[in-house]
Amino acid sequence: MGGVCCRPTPVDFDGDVTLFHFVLLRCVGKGAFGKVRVVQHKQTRELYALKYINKAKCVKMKAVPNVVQERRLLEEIDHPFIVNLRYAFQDDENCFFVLDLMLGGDLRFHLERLGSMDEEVVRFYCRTTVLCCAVFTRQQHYASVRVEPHTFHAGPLTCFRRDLKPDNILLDERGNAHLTDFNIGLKYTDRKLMGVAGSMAYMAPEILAKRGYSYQIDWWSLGVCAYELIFGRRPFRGRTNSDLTYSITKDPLKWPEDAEKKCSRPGMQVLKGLLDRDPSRRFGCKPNGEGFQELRRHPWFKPIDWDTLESKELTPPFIPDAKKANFDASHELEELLLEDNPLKAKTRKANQENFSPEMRQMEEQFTSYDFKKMQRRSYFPHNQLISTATATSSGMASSRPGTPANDLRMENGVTINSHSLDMDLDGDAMRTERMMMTEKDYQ
Ligand SMILES: Nc1ncnc2c1ncn2[C@@H]1O[C@H](COP(=O)(O)OP(=O)(O)OP(=O)(O)O)[C@@H](O)[C@H]1O
Repeated sequence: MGGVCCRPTPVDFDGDVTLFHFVLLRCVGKGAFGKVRVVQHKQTRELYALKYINKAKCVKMKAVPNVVQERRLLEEIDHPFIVNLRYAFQDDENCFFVLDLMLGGDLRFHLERLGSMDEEVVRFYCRTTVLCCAVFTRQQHYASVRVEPHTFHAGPLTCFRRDLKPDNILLDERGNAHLTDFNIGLKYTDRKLMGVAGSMAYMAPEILAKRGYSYQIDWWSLGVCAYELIFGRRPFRGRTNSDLTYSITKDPLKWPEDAEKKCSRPGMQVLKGLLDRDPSRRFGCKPNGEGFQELRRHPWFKPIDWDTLESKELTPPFIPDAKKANFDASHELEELLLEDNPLKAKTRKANQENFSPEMRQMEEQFTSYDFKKMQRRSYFPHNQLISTATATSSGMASSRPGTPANDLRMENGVTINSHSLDMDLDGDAMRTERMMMTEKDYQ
């Protein structure tokens, strides 16, 4: 009798993907929306990162459209430098994203430990990010994206991110950088957007000026990230939100005293070009792929074979320490000591009536995805897939955990991590504009 209760529940791997398909391992990250932990697929033995979001909390934070949007964008995108979606599903409590596992840690984690990074290392991450931004923005059509069997789109644009920051750039175990966190990412439209979203320190001046903005904001954020990684401090700072807004919109770009020791002249030229307040003049932003070509030709970026970069054949200049866990151990401790409702696979209740409209929306729109069984699809009419990769894996599996997002430590003041929506979830010309201000105090 005693043995019966301990017999593991048989798992139906032919049915829809559920949490029962995975062994839950350690907690490696935490963001505004959810927690991230390492999981292992019980059948394939592959390791992944599981990002899970509590549905009730999500409704309370008015974040249902963000989560649905993130899920849809992630299904659409499949790129060597993105943390790609492999499975999506939900149970009664949580929505789940199963993603490529990044074992090398995020750039915030490394920046906090190193203080700053060599220009050469930052240049490598910038190249990867430039390549991604070019693929996401209108220039994607012109980018030399040929890595098979990844999925790319024939449409003029997939999306832009709005939240490019070191916390959202993750390294794999070899040191290749990948972008993650699309919960305020947007599909591209020709109209200008107004919603204030993202982490304030990385926000382009046109967002804060509230006069409308477009994809050029990501190139500004890249400039802030690169500056911060090279010099160990951000170009624009402020003790309060209004000081920071003033600094971003008005302060002249200043260089640290030792700037020339840390960064070459061409490097400073690129930073200055990315941090141009005029989006039409900003480096990388010229339309029809011209901006991307301009960047590629710039002496700082030039001496590189971009195709080799794309196919990950270049040796990254910084290789994360494989002997150490590249994440903040406090996430695991917090989970063990403070979590009163630890994550557990549970069978869904049959009765799904009496849902609130938001819960119903999540139920209906956060649909299951299984990269082994389904073709990626676009939820946005103007994007057409030109090739599909149903069973691609970027081969990230490994037996070590990845890295959490560490709290951003600003030397002065407060920043915002706010989320707003400019999206069209059902393909109508609907525009939802909601803003959530999740203030975090940084020490
Ligand atoms: N695929 C992954 N592999 C390893 N670690 C990951 C992975 N995805 C996320 N993490 C870790 O978890 C942290 C939080 O993830 P993510 O940024 O996606 O969550 P979020 O709730 O959307 O965060 P945010 O507060 O930025 O909106 C990341 O900064 C990273 O350190």
